[in-house]
Amino acid sequence: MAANANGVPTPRSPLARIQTQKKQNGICHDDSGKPVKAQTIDELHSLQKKRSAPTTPLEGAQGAFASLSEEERQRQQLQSISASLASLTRETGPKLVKGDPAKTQAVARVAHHHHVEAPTISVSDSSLKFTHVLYNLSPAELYEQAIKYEKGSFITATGALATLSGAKTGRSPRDKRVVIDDSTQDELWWGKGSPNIEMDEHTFMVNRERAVDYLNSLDKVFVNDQFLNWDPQNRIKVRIVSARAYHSLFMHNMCIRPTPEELENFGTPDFTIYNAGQFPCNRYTHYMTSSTSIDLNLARREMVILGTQYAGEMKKGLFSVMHYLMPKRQILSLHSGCNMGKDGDVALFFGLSGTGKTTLSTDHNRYLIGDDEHCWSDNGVSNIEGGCYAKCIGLSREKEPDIWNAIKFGTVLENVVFDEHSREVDYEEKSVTENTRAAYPIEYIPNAKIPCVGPHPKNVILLACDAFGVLPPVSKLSLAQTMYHFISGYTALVAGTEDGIKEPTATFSACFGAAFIMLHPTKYAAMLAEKMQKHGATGWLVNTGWSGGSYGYGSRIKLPYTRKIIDAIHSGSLMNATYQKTDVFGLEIPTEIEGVPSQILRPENTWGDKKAYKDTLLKLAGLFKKNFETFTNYKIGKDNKLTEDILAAGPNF
Ligand SMILES: Nc1ncnc2c1ncn2[C@@H]1O[C@H](COP(=O)(O)OP(=O)(O)O)[C@@H](O)[C@H]1O
Ligand SMILES: C=C(OP(=O)(O)O)C(=O)O
Ligand SMILES: [Ca+2]
Ligand SMILES: [Mn+2]
Repeated sequence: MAANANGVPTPRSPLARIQTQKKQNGICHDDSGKPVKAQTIDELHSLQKKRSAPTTPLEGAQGAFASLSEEERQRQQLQSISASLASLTRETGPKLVKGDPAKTQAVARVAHHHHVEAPTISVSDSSLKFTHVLYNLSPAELYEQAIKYEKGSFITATGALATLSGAKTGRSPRDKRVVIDDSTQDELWWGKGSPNIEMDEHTFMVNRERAVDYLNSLDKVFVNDQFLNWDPQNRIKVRIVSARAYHSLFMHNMCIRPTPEELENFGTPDFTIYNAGQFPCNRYTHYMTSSTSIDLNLARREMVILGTQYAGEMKKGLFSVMHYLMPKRQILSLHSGCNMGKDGDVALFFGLSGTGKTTLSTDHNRYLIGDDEHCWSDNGVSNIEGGCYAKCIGLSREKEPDIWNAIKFGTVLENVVFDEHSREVDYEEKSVTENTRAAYPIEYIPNAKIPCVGPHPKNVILLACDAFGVLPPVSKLSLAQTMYHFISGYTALVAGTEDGIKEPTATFSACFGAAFIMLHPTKYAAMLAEKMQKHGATGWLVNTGWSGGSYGYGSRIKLPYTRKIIDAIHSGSLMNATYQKTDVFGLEIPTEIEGVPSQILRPENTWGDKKAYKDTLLKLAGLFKKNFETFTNYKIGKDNKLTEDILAAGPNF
């Protein structure tokens, strides 16, 4: 202890205060900026976020809700969601609160739900609890929800949200059911080959109640109010109620995003999805053959999802709805990609999963209209969606730069594997599934055409990934051949990822989308023929599959070659090429294309074993013939001539 001159210990005096105010030239700088306005930490944090649309009203907004107070508008919106979530047998609708339950302390806005005079037996505990609604959250908010509450959600090195879709990593077409009633019985395509497996109205209601009860049992649900179809005259309002931020972000990306003003005027949706994917269906329920059920009720304009979290089920479910609604308006719905050249020439890319719709429609030299779902009306083409859903397996920056660069903040990356530390994605890795996917808003592609509409198509490209290796890389089709191949909807993929698979399997899927069409295939085919004829479109068959032998012997046609072929179609140079006709399929093949080795244009040139080639060709032709048998009794279009021509346009041997 210090002592004074007299040796008496003195208590330690406090150190002199350091002066920070006066000193101008000292080494110790103080922050000379204005102090923060906040008095407390909480207040400081509250300054971080300023209130924004869509939860605040637009100043001076016009339209139906413009005269409403913000309070009233919010009340109506909650009431609409409450009606969506209402149990049909008990209370009229759950008590809804807007916002994250983790954040809302005081109950801010509660839906005023009118209890109808009902016997007490209809009252349940669920009517006493609150369900928080996370309404049209932004990608940033959805990231936070996913990362906090959903296991398996991570931010990758490029900022995408990596998620796991659970046990199901692809669609479940055998579990898709459609309600059969007096009108759908006659209107829809039922029976052999049809994707529409029937269920009755009552069973639908059982599953609907199951999904709604599940959703209402949660603390919070996500609600997306969005649009389908960029054609303003044929736009559909959709509402998606889901339990996961992953699903909400997926649909945010895949459907058309409303502006804040459009959202204020949204009103009642035209179609609603209840996605209770985490919760299974009850297998004691009539019609249920597994714990997964995807149920479509056209009369009620509703879809219920139980027992699968694969997000593609929602987008393709809505596509089915469009395949029902659009033809009623003389509009053709198309399972195709679509892009447009600088001169306004539009091309459609039809094809089954994995044949190249997304890859080939995403072309740095052309405007992207969409990668998967379109409409062709009297005004031209329009994309149904607001985003793309690209396969990621084997993705490379150099071969597919635009898709690569789209995998950034906001993009949902499903079922990919990444380095636990660097979070770099390994796009070769198939350990979760081969069907790894990226879902991103279409404007993430630099040359997207917004709004996603275009004039009538000039070229209709049918993509087939022929793992038999006998179809030419490209052939020019007559109208009858185009219809024959459109109705056939052929592709052959290798059966799986395991080695030892020698035989590719042929798949025939009418209109290149049998899983989604609702009417008989000839209805769509007749519309396509009529539109192609009227607008002078040319059909092409492009094999993006094997060359030089079947799977196991040959190899997949190099993507740069397929791109050169597609370039020659777009530029018009292939129209003027010299053609040779093949036997059996009677396909017209060009002898030369710039940038493509000529010998690969004729498949038989690339096969070492000519007999094996011929045998394989005849085998495939036989499969085509057998598949087409079911269509031979149908008339396509107005005159018999086209029907006869189509039948004659198949393989002859
Ligand atoms: N010659 C080729 N043409 C098109 N795609 C090819 C070719 N060779 C390999 N591929 C790969 O095949 C896949 C095609 O998938 P994708 O474009 O997503 O199909 P779709 O959109 O029709 O389901 C992509 O992973 C692409 O990289
Ligand atoms: C999302 C899908 O589409 P595609 O594979 O055609 O891109 C699908 O079929 O589930
Ligand atoms: Ca598709
Ligand atoms: Mn695709």
